[in-house]
Amino acid sequence: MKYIVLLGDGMSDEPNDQLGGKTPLEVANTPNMDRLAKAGKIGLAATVPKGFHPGSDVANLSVFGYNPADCYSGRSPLEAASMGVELGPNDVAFRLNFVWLEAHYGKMYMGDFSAGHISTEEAAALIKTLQEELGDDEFTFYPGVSYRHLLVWKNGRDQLKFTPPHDIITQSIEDYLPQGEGAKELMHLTNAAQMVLAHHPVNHKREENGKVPANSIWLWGHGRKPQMETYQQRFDLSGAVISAVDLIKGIGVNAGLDNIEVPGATGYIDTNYKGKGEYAVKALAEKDFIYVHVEAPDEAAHGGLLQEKIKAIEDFDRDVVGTVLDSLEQIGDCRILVTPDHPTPVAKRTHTSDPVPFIMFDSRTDEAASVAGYSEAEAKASGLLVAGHQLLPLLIERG
Ligand SMILES: O=C(O)[C@@H](CO)OP(=O)(O)O
Repeated sequence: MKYIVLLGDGMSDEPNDQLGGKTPLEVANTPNMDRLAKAGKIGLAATVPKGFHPGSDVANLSVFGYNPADCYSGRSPLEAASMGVELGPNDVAFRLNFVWLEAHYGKMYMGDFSAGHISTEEAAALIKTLQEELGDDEFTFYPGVSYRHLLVWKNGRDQLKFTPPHDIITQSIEDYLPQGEGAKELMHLTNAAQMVLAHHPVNHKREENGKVPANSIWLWGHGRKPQMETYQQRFDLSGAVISAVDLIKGIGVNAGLDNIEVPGATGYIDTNYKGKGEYAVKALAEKDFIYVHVEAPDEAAHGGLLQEKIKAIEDFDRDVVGTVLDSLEQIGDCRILVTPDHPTPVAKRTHTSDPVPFIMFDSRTDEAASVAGYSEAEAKASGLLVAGHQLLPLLIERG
């Protein structure tokens, strides 16, 4: 038996006025997910437990079968594991976004939480310079994917409060600066980084080409090394993860799963959907479990890009879900979970904590469910609501 998770990050949404009150999921052409919804079971999953901030860290931990209340110690420590950065007991890891801050009449606004989706190569050059100019035995900068990077503070403080930059798009930053013990040091480091970035050739070139510069860093998602059981320990299961972003790969590392790199996987709307589907099918020849994560719908929604989100959902359905469904004979008996991690409503341009619509499909049965297809409304009408961390045990039929 094979177990498959196919996850569209931020895929669910809310009724949208521009769609006549429908959601992107309802409007998108999704024949494969609709087929699974009819042949399987659909329901709602609460992937963001009460008291947690809605983010892909907490929500994907839930879908992986971990109760965040038991093991969550921050986002960046998970990403550090993917980057091969070993955190010591006194280290605090911080997510470092390259952002574009826009000045208006003496105030600074969050112009773009991704610095125009800066390329991984450009960002690596900026991180290298920041490390050369500002790195020392206290602070170390590590490069990641596109705008997503890592700062480690040796013997750092962690009683701090941050705001994720994608939660304050277009807003003035003055009410969202770091608070708590150590905030002063981090603001000093941020200001020093702004001085370095202002003179960096990568930013000069970006501006010459009409692109926004990465004119600041934005620190958030901090924490210390997590203690997590591996999948072998929890479920006696080995497997692999396919994702472009360090957060999901880092959860995979902590779970003792293999990470499969797919060429052209970008963590954005231009990712290699088909490659992710094909590599997943190939991996199932030897692995019993595969977790496939696609970032694209989330990024489109953060950009406020309604049609791009609909297209990302359709690409996910055709090239990831469809590729797996077209290979069912090759895969053999399997159970498939299709779900978002959290909603990212385009109208809000950030995450919410609302439960997400999931499909649980078993290739051995056909529920012939009387549903019109896969949507938030059909999942709600099912009357089934589970805690997010119960999805995986349900998928592998372990209670
Ligand atoms: O990587 C990030 O910074 C965020 C942006 O929203 O992505 P996700 O929501 O998937 O964590």
